[in-house]
Amino acid sequence: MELLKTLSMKEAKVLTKENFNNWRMDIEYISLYEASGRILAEDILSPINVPDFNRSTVDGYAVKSKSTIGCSEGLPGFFNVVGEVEMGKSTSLRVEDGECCYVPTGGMLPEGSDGVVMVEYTEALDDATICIYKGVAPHENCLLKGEDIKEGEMVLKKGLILRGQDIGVLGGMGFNEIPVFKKLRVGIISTGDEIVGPQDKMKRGQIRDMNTYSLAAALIKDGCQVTATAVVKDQLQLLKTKISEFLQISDMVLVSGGSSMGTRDVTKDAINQLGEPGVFIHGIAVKPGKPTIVGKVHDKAVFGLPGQPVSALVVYNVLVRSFIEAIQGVTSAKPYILGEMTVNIPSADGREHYVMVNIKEEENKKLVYPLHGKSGMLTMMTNSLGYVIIEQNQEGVHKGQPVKVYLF
Ligand SMILES: Nc1nc2c(c(=O)[nH]1)N[C@H]1C(S)=C(S)[C@@H](COP(=O)(O)OP(=O)(O)OC[C@H]3O[C@@H](n4cnc5c(N)ncnc54)[C@H](O)[C@@H]3O)O[C@H]1N2
Ligand code: MOO
Repeated sequence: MELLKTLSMKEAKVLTKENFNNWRMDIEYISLYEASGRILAEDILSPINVPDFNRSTVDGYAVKSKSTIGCSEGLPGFFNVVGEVEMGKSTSLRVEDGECCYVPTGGMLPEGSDGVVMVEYTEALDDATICIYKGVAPHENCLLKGEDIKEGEMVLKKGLILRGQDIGVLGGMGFNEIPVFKKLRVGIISTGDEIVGPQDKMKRGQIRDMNTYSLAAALIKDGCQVTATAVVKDQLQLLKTKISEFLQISDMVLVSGGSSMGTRDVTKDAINQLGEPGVFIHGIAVKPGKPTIVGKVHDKAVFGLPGQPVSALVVYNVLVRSFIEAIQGVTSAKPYILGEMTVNIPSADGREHYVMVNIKEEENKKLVYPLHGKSGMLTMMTNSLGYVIIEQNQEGVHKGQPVKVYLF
């Protein structure tokens, strides 16, 4: 009797990473407009202070804050207006005690001033005099030189998946082009005599391909480039030829189906026969996804994902994505929501369980509802927001227990 030797998911992640320790990512320079979702390839230090000069954050009068102490509606202070700062221009104006200078929001503070009184708290008496009804504290209504970013400061770290705010900050520091990792090139093969594409006429006994599409979408979302896709029959030679062809143009190949122990499950043999060191994982103690295969052909990665559509995508989410992130040193945190499980979920077979769930907000609580179904039913995932992990050594989750929901 041949049984799969299963590793824990944690062990599988470590072993996969170890097998590709010398993986080198290529770098390219791209414009900020192309940077959303790309992974930063170098630490970014700021070449300048942001802002580069003291600025007002309101429309008002720049003053020496100490000269406004005690100003109130009952006892306003009288100030001479020495001039007006123009937006986007440097100023040579200077403010002394009892003097003020008009500054627009974002304008440069004149020498000597350290606070700005909002126009609402002032009244013009004539062209050269205002009264102030409310004093300001030092640095009130100002953004000081370098207060956002100091020159030389490390602002963004290598491995960050760039979001709008990160790209805006890069623009603010004067970057035009930035270094990111070149997109990983991934080929996708769906195996199975029964699999047909959307363009094919379906005969009885055949089923339509789901995995090619779900995996391609997941890869693209994770910043990879899908180099090629194919549906291949369950024949060793055909599969070997296709994997080998895809490896020529890819860094990695995902094969779905044929991962189990049936007579037509040829993925493991195909990988082993293509080159050293071949398959180094077959079987992970997870549900779904137990028959997962991970191999190395020369320096490239080949994953054999279980054919069941839920299993294939769950293993992608948990293992393949973690590998893709590990080789790129991704530092961005994974989003999850803390909620409360609404039912007991037993789990005692020594496997890590991934349970698809939904969240409903009731009485200020985030209630977590599991979805039940078989791993051949992909709508279980379309109807869920994310998944909960029940660890291998956990005997399940109790009703009322707080759980982390990892979002799709
Ligand atoms: N004797 C055993 N049988 C099975 C075991 C086992 O341990 N011992 N494990 C079961 C588990 S768990 C899974 S998961 C599947 C994995 O099987 P394979 O990776 O060999 O996948 P296939 O047999 O090729 O396909 C399984 C199922 O999924 C459908 N499929 C495959 N590809 C696609 C696709 N691209 N789009 C949509 N659906 C697809 C396929 O038609 C099958 O119904 O093995 C169990 N068996
Ligand atoms: O573990 Mo298989 O991957 O159910 O469905």
